[in-house]
Amino acid sequence: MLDATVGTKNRVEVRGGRIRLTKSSAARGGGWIEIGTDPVIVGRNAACQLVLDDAKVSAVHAEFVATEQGVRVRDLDSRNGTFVGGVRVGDIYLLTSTKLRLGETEIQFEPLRPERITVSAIPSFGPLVASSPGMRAIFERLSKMAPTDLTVLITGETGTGKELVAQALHLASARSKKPFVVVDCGSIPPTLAEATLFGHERGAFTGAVDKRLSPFIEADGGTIFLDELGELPLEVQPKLLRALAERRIKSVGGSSYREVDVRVLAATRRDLVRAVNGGNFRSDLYFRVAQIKIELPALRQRVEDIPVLVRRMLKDLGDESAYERVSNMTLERLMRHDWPGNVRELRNAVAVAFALAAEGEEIDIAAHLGALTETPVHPSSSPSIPPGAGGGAASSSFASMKGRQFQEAKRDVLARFERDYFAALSEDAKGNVSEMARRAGMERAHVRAYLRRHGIGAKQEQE
Ligand SMILES: Nc1ncnc2c1ncn2[C@@H]1O[C@H](COP(=O)(O)OP(=O)(O)OP(=O)(O)O)[C@@H](O)[C@H]1O
Repeated sequence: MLDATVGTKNRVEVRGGRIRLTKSSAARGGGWIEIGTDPVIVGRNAACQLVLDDAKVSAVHAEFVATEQGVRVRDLDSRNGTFVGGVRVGDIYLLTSTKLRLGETEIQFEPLRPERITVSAIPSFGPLVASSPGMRAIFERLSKMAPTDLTVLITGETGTGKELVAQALHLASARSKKPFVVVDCGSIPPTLAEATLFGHERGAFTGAVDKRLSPFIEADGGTIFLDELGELPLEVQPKLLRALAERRIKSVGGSSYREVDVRVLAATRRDLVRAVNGGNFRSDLYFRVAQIKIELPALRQRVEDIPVLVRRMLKDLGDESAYERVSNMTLERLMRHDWPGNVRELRNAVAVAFALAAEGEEIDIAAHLGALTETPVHPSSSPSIPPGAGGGAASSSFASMKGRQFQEAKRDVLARFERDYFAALSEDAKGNVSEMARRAGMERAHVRAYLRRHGIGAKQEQE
């Protein structure tokens, strides 16, 4: 079985290196800086690991990190670019001695002998499972940082498991008995950002009929998870920075500060460090939050995780032995898929295939790929079907299915059903995502993903 790969490789080879300013630039100081698996950022900002005093260099200019392929250098959308031998580069891997130019500064790169990093022999961390060396190296890092109070920024495409990583970190920490509170920064309207983060007193502003507690207070002693941090309105970013630095908050309309003891975890799908140069995210807040960075690879970059993930998902559905009904051919097809919705897409496909498979029959997960990751069908561009029509909407569209391939037609019906279901749900729950999640019996992250996919607006969460 393909599952046999699990647990066999406990070491990954990472190719690192070191950088320093060349002789002509060295007047501005600095010795060698080692490049390991924690990213090294070079730029003018004082919080960068290599600070360049060069007016032609951007605040955060380029990032260096050791990977299995060599040292990855990424230009962070700098104004004047990163050059190697006169060629402007965006994202490259260095394996040999190289001179780079950033602004008017020259940097020398030297590779180091490949370093072997031992990765967790256990292919799981709390609720997370994986067998790829990359993910298991992440589990190793997670287990080291779980007991600390360090702020962690988790990045990755949608559905890669950012929220699950945050939960796992909380559960493995000494704070696990205290609350884990999620704040969805993506659904905070700019005018209510401060009140949503720090709470408000009764009557603090029009519409503030009741006092509202800050999620920082709700999470006291535990962990606060700032989801979609990249969407946080710019105006409230300095206030969040202050709260994180001083560990105290003041509610809107309140007269005094209150100390809070929370660990902060954050996630974003956006390339936040790049957003800094674009002026959409404050550099000081970025460096404050990204004390540790965990970058979750897309599922297509770690397809060897698919068998263990499928097994775990069937176990979660209450029948781990059903894994025997998943053929090697199905697993191979899953491994060739592109996974735009990542692990969430896999979970949906497994759930649908498991529900539809007859007793004892093969569970054909590959037949349900893409069904729940359709390109958004915006209400304005689709036939006018009243929200809430649900199955009726699907059946009324059968006429247009004639002569089309079954899988393609089924995807369309499902996409319409999803859109109508969530439009009606949103209307009933007045756009409140938590309420929608309760009614639909789903996780909030899933509800949000469906709303985004179908272009249905959600209101700020009233928790
Ligand atoms: N390594 C894993 N092992 C088991 N389940 C996983 C793993 N990674 C993700 N999942 C599952 O995949 C789904 C999506 O995960 P999650 O909501 O954490 O993703 P996300 O990156 O926060 O997504 P988004 O950016 O859209 O909010 C969840 O059902 C989660 O339980």
